[in-house]
Amino acid sequence: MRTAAVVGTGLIGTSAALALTGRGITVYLEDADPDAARTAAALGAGTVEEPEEPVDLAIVAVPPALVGKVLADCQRRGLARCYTDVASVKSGPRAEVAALGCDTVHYIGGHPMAGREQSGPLAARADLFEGRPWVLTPTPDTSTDTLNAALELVALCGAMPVVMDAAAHDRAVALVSHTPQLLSSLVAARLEHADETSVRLAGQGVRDVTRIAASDARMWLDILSANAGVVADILDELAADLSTTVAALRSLQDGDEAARQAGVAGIEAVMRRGNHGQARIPGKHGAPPTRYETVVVAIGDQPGELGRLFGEVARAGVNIEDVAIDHSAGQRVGLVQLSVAPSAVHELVVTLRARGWNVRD
Ligand SMILES: NC(=O)c1ccc[n+]([C@@H]2O[C@H](COP(=O)([O-])OP(=O)(O)OC[C@H]3O[C@@H](n4cnc5c(N)ncnc54)[C@H](O)[C@@H]3O)[C@@H](O)[C@H]2O)c1
Ligand SMILES: O=C(O)C(=O)C[C@]1(C(=O)O)C=C[C@@H](O)C=C1
Repeated sequence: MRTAAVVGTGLIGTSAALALTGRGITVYLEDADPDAARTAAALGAGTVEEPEEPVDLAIVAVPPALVGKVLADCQRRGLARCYTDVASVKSGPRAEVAALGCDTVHYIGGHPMAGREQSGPLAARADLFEGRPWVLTPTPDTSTDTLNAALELVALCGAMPVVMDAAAHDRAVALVSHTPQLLSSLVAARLEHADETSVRLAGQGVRDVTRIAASDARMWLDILSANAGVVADILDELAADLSTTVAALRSLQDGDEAARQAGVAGIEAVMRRGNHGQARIPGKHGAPPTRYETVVVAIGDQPGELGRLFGEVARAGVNIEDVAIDHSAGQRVGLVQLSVAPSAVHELVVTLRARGWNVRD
């Protein structure tokens, strides 16, 4: 691939464009909002000029309900030789594409399983898709050239291709993406009117569970509208689990020992099932789930501290698998939580302390 176009330069479009320009591809950017395209260009994601000839691949990165309409328009203009999209649901856009009479030989559905709770080009990251699954949903119509162009896009973005049928994709993401989004929103919604004293105590647990509750409501309405039945079925099952859990909690308070033991068994079962489910989530690059340990470092709230800490960790030869930063209420320090391989913890703690860092026990 030498040239690509990104239509819709929000979070996902700009992240893909940054990854492609980083690999030497010439990327043409367009968006219904010219400011979004100009911002993406200013970030180094490509150019807002129009291509003089059809590009090798156009990536349609607009909300799911607009994929068909935007694809039809791009194909009418002859923007590219092959086309893909990145929408979070696949059956709805596919039906729309067919209904609008689009060229389905040179179009393949796609969905990178990576994102953020923020929208727009300023939230984009070139490495957003690194090591993540990227679903492609070819049909019998799809040409080999189109499938290959999409596979090249996935590889250039550092992601792992997963070829699936659109309906199977939608059932899978109902479980691993759409239901978690709603549950995160529901847990966060409990905080809406909670008293300030309770909310101020928020630690990492509630932050982990509610991060995606900050996601864009309109985009999610679009996604959930296209997968409502399957998600509702999963929530029905969850509602039954919740009823059982509530009953177990009530039993824990029962004066009768047999009832209390039933409550204990019920809660243990919930926790055990959760442990088993969580342990099945793959690590980066589809590797078996990896357990990381957290090293907590207190840093001063001043420019450059984080960069300095990351530099030290890199010099110690340790890979940071994940990072979270917590600001202690009313203090001018931040607590940086570095997730690292268990085998690296001891050496890292010793090295950082020796270099004057405040590593928490
Ligand atoms: N946000 C995520 O975590 C995530 C992850 C994977 C896939 N997706 C999918 O990626 C797509 C884009 O999501 P996003 O998070 O980047 O949203 P976003 O809001 O950041 O960006 C969408 C962009 O599309 C533009 N747009 C809207 N209508 C357009 C049109 N007719 N022509 C050209 N541009 C138009 C908007 O102006 C906006 O800049 C969606 O289909 C979404 O389902 C999102
Ligand atoms: O990490 C996030 O912020 C996401 O919401 C990403 C996430 C998900 O994993 O559910 C959300 C929707 C997309 O379709 C794909 C990825």
